[in-house]
Amino acid sequence: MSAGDSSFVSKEKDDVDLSAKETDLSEGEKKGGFGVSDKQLARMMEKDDVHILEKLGGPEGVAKSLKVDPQDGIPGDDADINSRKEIFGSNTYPEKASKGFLVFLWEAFQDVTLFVLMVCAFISLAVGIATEGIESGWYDGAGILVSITLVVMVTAITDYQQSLQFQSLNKEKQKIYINVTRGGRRQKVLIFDLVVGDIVHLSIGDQVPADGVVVESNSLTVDESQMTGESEPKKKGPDEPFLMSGCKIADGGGRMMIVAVGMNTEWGRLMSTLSSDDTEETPLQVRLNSVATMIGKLGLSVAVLVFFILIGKFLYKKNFDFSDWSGGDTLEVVNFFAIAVTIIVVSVPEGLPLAVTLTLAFAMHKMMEQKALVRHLSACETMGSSTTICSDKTGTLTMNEMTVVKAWVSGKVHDDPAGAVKELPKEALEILTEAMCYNTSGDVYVPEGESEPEVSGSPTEAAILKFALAIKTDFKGVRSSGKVLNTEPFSSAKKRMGVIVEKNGKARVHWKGASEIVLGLCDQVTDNQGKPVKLTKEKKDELLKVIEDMAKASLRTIAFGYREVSSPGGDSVPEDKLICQLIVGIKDPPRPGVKNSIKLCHKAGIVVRMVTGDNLTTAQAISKEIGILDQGGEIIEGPKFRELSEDQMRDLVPKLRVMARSSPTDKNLLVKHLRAHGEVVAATGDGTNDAPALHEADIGLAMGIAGTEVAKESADVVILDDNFSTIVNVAKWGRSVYANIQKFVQFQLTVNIVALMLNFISAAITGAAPLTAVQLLWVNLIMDTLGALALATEPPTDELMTQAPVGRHSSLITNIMWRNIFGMAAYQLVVLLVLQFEGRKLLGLGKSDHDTLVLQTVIFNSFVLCQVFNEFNARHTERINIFRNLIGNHVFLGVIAFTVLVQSLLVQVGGFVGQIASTTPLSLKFWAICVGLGFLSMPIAALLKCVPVPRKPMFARSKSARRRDGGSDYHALPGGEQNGGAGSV
Ligand SMILES: Nc1ncnc2c1ncn2[C@@H]1O[C@H](COP(=O)(O)OP(=O)(O)OP(=O)(O)O)[C@@H](O)[C@H]1O
Ligand SMILES: [Ca+2]
Repeated sequence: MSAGDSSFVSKEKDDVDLSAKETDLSEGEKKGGFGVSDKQLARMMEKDDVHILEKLGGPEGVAKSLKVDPQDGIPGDDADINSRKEIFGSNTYPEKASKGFLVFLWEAFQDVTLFVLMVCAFISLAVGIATEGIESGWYDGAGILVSITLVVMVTAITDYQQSLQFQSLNKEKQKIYINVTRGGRRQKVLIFDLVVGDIVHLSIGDQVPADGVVVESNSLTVDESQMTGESEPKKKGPDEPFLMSGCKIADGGGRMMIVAVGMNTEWGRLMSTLSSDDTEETPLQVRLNSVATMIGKLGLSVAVLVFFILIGKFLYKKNFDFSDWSGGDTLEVVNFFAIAVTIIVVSVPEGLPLAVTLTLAFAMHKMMEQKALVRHLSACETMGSSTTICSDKTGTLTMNEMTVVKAWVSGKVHDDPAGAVKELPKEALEILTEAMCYNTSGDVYVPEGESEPEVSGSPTEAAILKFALAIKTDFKGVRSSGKVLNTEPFSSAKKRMGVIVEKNGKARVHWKGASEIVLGLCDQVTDNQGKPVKLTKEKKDELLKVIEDMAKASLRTIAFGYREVSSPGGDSVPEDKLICQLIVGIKDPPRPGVKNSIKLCHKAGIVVRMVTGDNLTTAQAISKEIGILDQGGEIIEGPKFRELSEDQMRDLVPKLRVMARSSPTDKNLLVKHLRAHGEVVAATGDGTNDAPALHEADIGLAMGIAGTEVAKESADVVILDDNFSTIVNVAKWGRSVYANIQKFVQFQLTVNIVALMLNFISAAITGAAPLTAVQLLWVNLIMDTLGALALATEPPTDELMTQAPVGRHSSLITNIMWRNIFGMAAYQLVVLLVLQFEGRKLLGLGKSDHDTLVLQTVIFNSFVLCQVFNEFNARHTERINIFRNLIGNHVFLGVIAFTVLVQSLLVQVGGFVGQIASTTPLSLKFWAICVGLGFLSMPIAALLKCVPVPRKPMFARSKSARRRDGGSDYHALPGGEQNGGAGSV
């Protein structure tokens, strides 16, 4: 921004006497040589009081007291920074205490079913000891208690670990870099490293990083709604100089001087009183919760039924005679009740939400390593179902490393732009360097000694400034030779920027921007001597051809126009009758790997659409280079797109691949229309005015390097390296989240169905439950917590990116999964029921108590081993080879090993473990039978996978039905379901 007039820090008023306040200064402040105390500054900010600022000598007085040069900033050496931190504090807030493990333990305890079970356990304990004596009466009750403790512990531990992981991610979210000038050099500094006195550059979309005073304002407008609730943005300048941290720059730009950091700021004080609880449920979780409730209700009905059947049979056996009611009878009834409650515990699939958080957290963690910061949990799963990506070009698909490689000047196109421009006559060259040095939002820092000058600013700006340096421009020298009267900053909507410069009494206006737009403002052009001549029709066509040719070579073109102005008054920068002097072609090569990523997307059925501010020809050339147009498709310019009728839009949008010369509102419009077509849309953005599009999209992706704070806050995912390939990676992880949940649901439902049916059928027929409460609780642990752990942390395979996206409306449980579930449940049920009713005969067991116990142990053992083998089957819903990538999956193998180990202990140890688990050690033969029955589930699952099923979901609405009630009156209006994710379950 300009260094001249709009800055109101003048050097004349340096002689403010501050000695009157010396008494307020602490030892440190005096020692550090500062003339003002942090308390005075804090009071000034708190009262929002301009008078205090005046008393301190205005911004310039405060700058002097804080030893700040308003242009060059603080000295910025280590000693200086440290002393500032020591005296005025650092820009950090104390962390809120996080929940401890005990809290999680307590929360895990608060579960109605567990509570009821606990009551059962105590009754059972009391009655058991009363009737059977202390020696053998405690087993049943204690068994249930041990199981409950185990369930609570495991739940608490996993929850606790989750919370630790999210904490570290949250910390990452807060890493924001701020533009400051220290020692005359512009640089980026982490927000936590800001110190009092720092001169911070602000532009639209930035967040005010600490409290401060405006030292330069170019229509600086601030949105203070977060602090004051005032929704109207406020202009900041000499009359309204205070900026509060946490606010956003709504418009314009400028510089501020930090006067309070961290806990001394208004924001810091506010933060310390707030406690945040950011438990959010993702759409998938919400849907799964409703499935969970459904299954839970089913379980409840089965439980009630089983309880009454058991009681009924029991009373029938006693002939409804209560006269000889014994303690043993009470124990029996309590036992029935415990079984009923256990059935409920088993059927409540509390592992579902756990599996979702586990897999999402795992994915989030891994994605962070791969340069994608997930801000909202739901983003992963939504990204997995996305059908299209609307991507920016610059920086995402291209490297964002721009260089001027061609130039049209003095009537010709040159391949050595610097050489050609250097040849210009002196006066023409002077005008050109003036244009390049003043009409820029970038900056040049020339270090002492031999080292190369450093250029800052947007890549386009940097390319032009580097070009200016290549023609030996003395940036500082040119900049100090004149005065800026007015500026018009660059905007994506207008695609140009302008400035009025006064030098030696003469004022000139300079414009630079998208070349055909700037050319449209010109009526003259310089000839080969650098002299202005009329821009005839032929000349103009010739220039348009020049632009077209550069664009065909994938170059971004920028034109420079100027003219002299006589009366530079008023608010605007005149933009007509310009003289076109220079057109540069800027090269920005595609990112390596982008072409492959786009190919991958195409294979995965994701359509990539490019939205760019560049012109049609440049956009087309680049999109061909990277393969976006490989499958054909339309290309259109933003201004034309805006004007289309609804009908035309409907026809065009599905085919549209590239939009050129777009403004952020065009992107928003495109996203809306794509969503109206039922697409799940991912959209990228970096600018503040991309925020609406990021919100509108099912998943908004903000650029971590080029993006503004506003864009990042509106986004679901921040792509830290701005790279398109990272976006594709997010999609892959998103798919794996979805796939993992599906695997778990399949596993869980199978166990659930078998357990419920088995208990129900046997109770109805024999009046006894084949699995005891303790056994059921162990099964519950296997299928919920352990199952979630084993299946939710499977990393993505490349195979995921060869299938079509799941889209918005397909159901979570596919036909393929139903086939697997029902097939496997049928096998297991048959095995277990045959054992239950024909087991004695088949296994050659007698009627003795011991033989009954052996049979029950065999049933229990077979049941658990079936689940163990089926856990392998669940690793893939379609692929027959379920062992792929098995070795690398330590969590899965660990869970299996743990399950098998505990199960063998439960069966083999005997003694009181046997008592608790109602088991007896089995012979080798019986073990072989159990393992064999379990193992058989593997070939059976493989066979099942060969049974063809219709791909279209049985339970989801058909596409035509959807179109009938939603699609016919096509609107691209807001209000559609947000984050639609993946439709009904
Ligand atoms: N700093 C600048 N000064 C003048 N003109 C510029 C500047 N930056 C870009 N332009 C012009 O504006 C056009 C694109 O601007 P815009 O900001 O809309 O796109 P972008 O965001 O940079 O690119 P993309 O949309 O591809 O990511 C460019 O083609 C260029 O001609
Ligand atoms: Ca359960």
